[in-house]
Amino acid sequence: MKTLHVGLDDRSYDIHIAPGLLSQAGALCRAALPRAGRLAVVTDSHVGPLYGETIMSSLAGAGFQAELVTIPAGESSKCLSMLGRLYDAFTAQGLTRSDGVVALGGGVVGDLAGFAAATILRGVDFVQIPTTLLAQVDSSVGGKVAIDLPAGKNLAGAFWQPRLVLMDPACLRTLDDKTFSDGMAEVIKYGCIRDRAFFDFLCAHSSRAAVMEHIESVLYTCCDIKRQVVEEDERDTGVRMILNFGHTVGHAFEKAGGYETWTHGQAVAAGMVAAERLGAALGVSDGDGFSELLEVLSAFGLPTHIDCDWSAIVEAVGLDKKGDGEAITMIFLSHMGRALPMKMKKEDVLQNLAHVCGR
Ligand SMILES: NC(=O)c1ccc[n+]([C@@H]2O[C@H](COP(=O)([O-])OP(=O)(O)OC[C@H]3O[C@@H](n4cnc5c(N)ncnc54)[C@H](O)[C@@H]3O)[C@@H](O)[C@H]2O)c1
Ligand SMILES: O=C(O)C(=O)C[C@@H](O)[C@H](O)[C@H](O)COP(=O)(O)O
Ligand SMILES: [Zn+2]
Repeated sequence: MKTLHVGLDDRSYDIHIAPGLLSQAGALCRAALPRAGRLAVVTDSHVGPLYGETIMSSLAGAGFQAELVTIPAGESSKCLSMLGRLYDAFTAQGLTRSDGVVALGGGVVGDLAGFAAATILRGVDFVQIPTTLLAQVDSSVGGKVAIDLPAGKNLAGAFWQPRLVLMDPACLRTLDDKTFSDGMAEVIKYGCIRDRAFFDFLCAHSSRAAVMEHIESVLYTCCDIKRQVVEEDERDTGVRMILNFGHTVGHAFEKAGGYETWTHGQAVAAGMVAAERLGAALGVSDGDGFSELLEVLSAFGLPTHIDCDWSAIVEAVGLDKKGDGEAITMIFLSHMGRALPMKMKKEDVLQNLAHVCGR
C-alpha cells in the first residue's frame, strides 16, 4: 500500500492507494473515525451496484451502522435539490455530530456529499472513496466541495477536508473509456503546471493500457503534487490557483453546454489549450510543449477546441472565482511544467480570449 500524508494541522489526513482496498474500508474508517457509530454512504446509480455491497459489508464488520444513499449518476446531481435530499436522508438516519459521511463514487458524488457533510449539523466527519480516475487524482484530495448553481460552476461550496481518502485502482477497470479520459485531462494538467518529466512520461505512455501499467505511481505523483500545493495554500488565495489551469475557460464551456454537453475533463482539456493560446498571444507563454499537449490530449480522445457561443464564454469567464470586480487571475504556463499565475484586467482577458480562441 502507498500512503501519502496531507499535513494541515488538525485537518490532516492520509491518502491510501492499493488494489483491493475497498474490502478494508471498515477497518481503515474505524481507525480514522473512532467515535462514529453511524455512517451515511453516498453513492450514485452506477457505482452503488458495482461497489456498494463490498463497502457496506466491510463497514458493518467494523461495527458501523451504515446506510447507503443513492443519487442519479451525472453532473446534474451536483445541485441544490439533491443537496436537500441528502440532508433529508442524513436526518432520517439520525446522524449526529460524532457520525460521518462517506462518498463512494466520482467527483460528482465527492463534491456533493462533501458539501453536505460540511454543512449538516454545521459539519460532520467525511471520508472519500473515489472510484473514477478524476476523483482519485484530483477531487478527493484538498477539501474543495461544492454544488453548481444556475449562475455557474461550483458557485456554492466550502473547504472541508476529508478525514481519510481510500483509493482502489482496481475500481478503474469498470470505467468506460470516455470517463477514463476525463481523468487524464487532470493528470496531464499536473504535468503541465508542475512536472515536465511527468508530462514527458505521459506523452510516451499515451494510451489507457500504458497508463494502467503504471497506475499506482501515476496516482501517487498526482496526489503528491496536489498535496504539496494544498499544504502551502489550503484556502486558494495564492499558489493553489495553479490547480485551476484550464478551468477558467473550461468551466465556461461546461456552463455553456448546460453541464451536459461537455464533461469536466473534456472542458478542462479544451480550456488548457485555450489558456496556452491566450498566453502565447500575450507573450507570457513560450509555446514550449504546446504541440505535445495537443497530441497527448488527442491521443486520449480529449477535445482541443470547443465550438460554442463565445459571448456566453466571455460572460461566464467574467464570473470566475479567481476574479474580483476589475481583475482576474489567469493561469498560464511560462513553459511546459511551470505554471504562471497572472493578475489581469478582466476586459483584457475577455477581449483577447474572444480574439484568440473564438471562431
Ligand atoms: N473538488 C475538486 O477538487 C474537484 C476536482 C476536479 C473535479 N471536480 C468535479 O468532479 C466532477 C467530475 O468528476 P468525475 O469525472 O468523476 O464524474 P462523475 O462523478 O460524474 O463520474 C463519471 C461517471 O462515471 C461513473 N463511475 C464512477 N466510478 C465508476 C466506476 N468505478 N466504474 C464505472 N463507472 C463509474 C459515474 O456513475 C458517472 O456516470 C465535476 O463536477 C468536477 O467539477 C472537483
Ligand atoms: O483543488 C483545486 O484547487 C482545483 O482547482 C482542482 C480543480 O481540478 C477542480 O475542478 C476544482 O473543483 C475547481 O474549483 P473551482 O473553485 O475553480 O470551482
Ligand atoms: Zn478540475
